[in-house]
Amino acid sequence: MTEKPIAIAADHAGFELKAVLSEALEAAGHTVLDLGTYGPESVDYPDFGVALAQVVELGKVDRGVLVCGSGIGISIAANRNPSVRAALCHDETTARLAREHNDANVLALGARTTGVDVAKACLEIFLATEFAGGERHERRVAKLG
Ligand SMILES: O=C(CO)[C@H](O)[C@H](O)[C@H](O)COP(=O)(O)O
Repeated sequence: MTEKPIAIAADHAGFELKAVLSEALEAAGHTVLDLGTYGPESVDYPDFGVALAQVVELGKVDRGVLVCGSGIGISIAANRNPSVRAALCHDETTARLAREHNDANVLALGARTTGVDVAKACLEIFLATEFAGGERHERRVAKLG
């Protein structure tokens, strides 16, 4: 478990799932850095993906969670920051592989595509899984920049 807070951010489509995941994180003993959005009003997902990427870049957090309707737009936004490796995951296998093979530091989820229980399971395994390391994975992750 990381000592630093875990950052979380969402657009309006991910707002409700963000609340559920924040609660789950706190129940598991994590401190949550909630970067919004804080209500259901329509907002623009890039603003929140970029905000989360900035706290990763600054070293305020080691792990982040992003939620929008599909998880696509907000992960694209975050991944424009070279400090971020955001992985859009749909199940426990992709969440585990995102850590083991890609050393992803941000989990992206789609609130309109992924059920609450699966999203919670993805989050749990994402946080519990270490990067597998090894020459091939390290070489490939290094090539990501
Ligand atoms: O970025 C997305 C799609 O790739 C997200 O799903 C957004 O949440 C979605 O586009 C928001 O759509 P809305 O019609 O404005 O609610």
